[in-house]
Amino acid sequence: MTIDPALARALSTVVDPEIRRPLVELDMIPEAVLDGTVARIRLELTVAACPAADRIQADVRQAAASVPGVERVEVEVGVMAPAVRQALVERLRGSRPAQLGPGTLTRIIAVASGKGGVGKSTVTANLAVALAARGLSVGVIDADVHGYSIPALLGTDARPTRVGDMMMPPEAHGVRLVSIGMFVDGNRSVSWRGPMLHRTLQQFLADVWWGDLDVLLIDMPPGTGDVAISLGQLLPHAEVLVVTTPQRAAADVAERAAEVARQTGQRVLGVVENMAGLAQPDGSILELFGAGGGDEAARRLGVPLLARIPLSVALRAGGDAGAPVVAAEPTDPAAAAVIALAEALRGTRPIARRSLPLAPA
Ligand SMILES: Nc1ncnc2c1ncn2[C@@H]1O[C@H](COP(=O)(O)OP(=O)(O)OP(=O)(O)O)[C@@H](O)[C@H]1O
Repeated sequence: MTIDPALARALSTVVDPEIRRPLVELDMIPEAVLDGTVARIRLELTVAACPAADRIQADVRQAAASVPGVERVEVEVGVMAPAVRQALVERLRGSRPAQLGPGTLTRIIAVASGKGGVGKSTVTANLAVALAARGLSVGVIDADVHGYSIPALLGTDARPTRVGDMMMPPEAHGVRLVSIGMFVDGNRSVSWRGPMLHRTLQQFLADVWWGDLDVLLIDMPPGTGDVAISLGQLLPHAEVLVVTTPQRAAADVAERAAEVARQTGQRVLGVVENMAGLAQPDGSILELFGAGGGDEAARRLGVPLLARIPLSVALRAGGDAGAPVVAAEPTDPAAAAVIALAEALRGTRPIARRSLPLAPA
């Protein structure tokens, strides 16, 4: 491995967009030499079909060209030898337990609801984008087996890139995501049973390279089924946000979902009331789903009502279009409520990002 010191300094700023580490640290640049005014660089991609290949190569060229005296940059692109890739995967794996295990600095928040259709996925997607827009590093696991909608809500159909036996999650609106929907063909519903779901969740936590996450949001299936129990076992240190509508009956079932989380040791952070009253042009409020469900659930659970998100055409349309309203139309009252929730969550616990050590193998 020969690397010219001036080129090494310049190339140290080039980061793999999926792994988010400098290429030199990942052994992706085994050679970078100066031959008069020509910089000759060997770039080794982790996998042949790397979707970020063009971007990486362009960044390498730009960095090398910035070195004084360099007039031409020649980049030879290849693919890592299997042994080098395996060593990299091992190093990434080695730094992973610190990321999501009990001592983690990543805040893990499961978004749960008692019943379906209350807007849990819409809230999760928008909250993730709002947190990312505030400078946090955010990941989302879509664990909603029957209603996996996070990729569509974030406007992406990209799939994870496989590097060895690890998966690099795609990113949309600044949020890294994996979804059960990325692993089934077409628009089929998933009829997996408990053990299969448990293994899939385990894989999402263990085999996905999340990098340094500040927050990991998990979109749970509605109710108190297998996924809730598995997640409780896998992540007893997760916190839970309960989404409900203003309907009193919805508050009852929401309370049950929260109790299941508590039985596994998870902490219920608070309640989010979604689909609250819609302001009418004449100033009156249309309470399509009644009122008071959020307050009632929060009171019974002894936790705060963290947000009241009104019914909103813009929120619904943004979801349908894959353009989250918090980014597309942040002044919409529903968007403003989600943004305020993001701010409130940021305030409830300091979020410190720790750089995971990537010691040479
Ligand atoms: N505040 C809101 N105003 C208007 N429409 C909303 C609001 N919140 C969610 N919706 C719409 O309600 C429908 C259900 O939302 P969503 O899919 O997010 O619910 P869910 O609780 O995740 O459902 P499930 O868990 O059954 O998949 C969607 O069409 C969504 O656009």
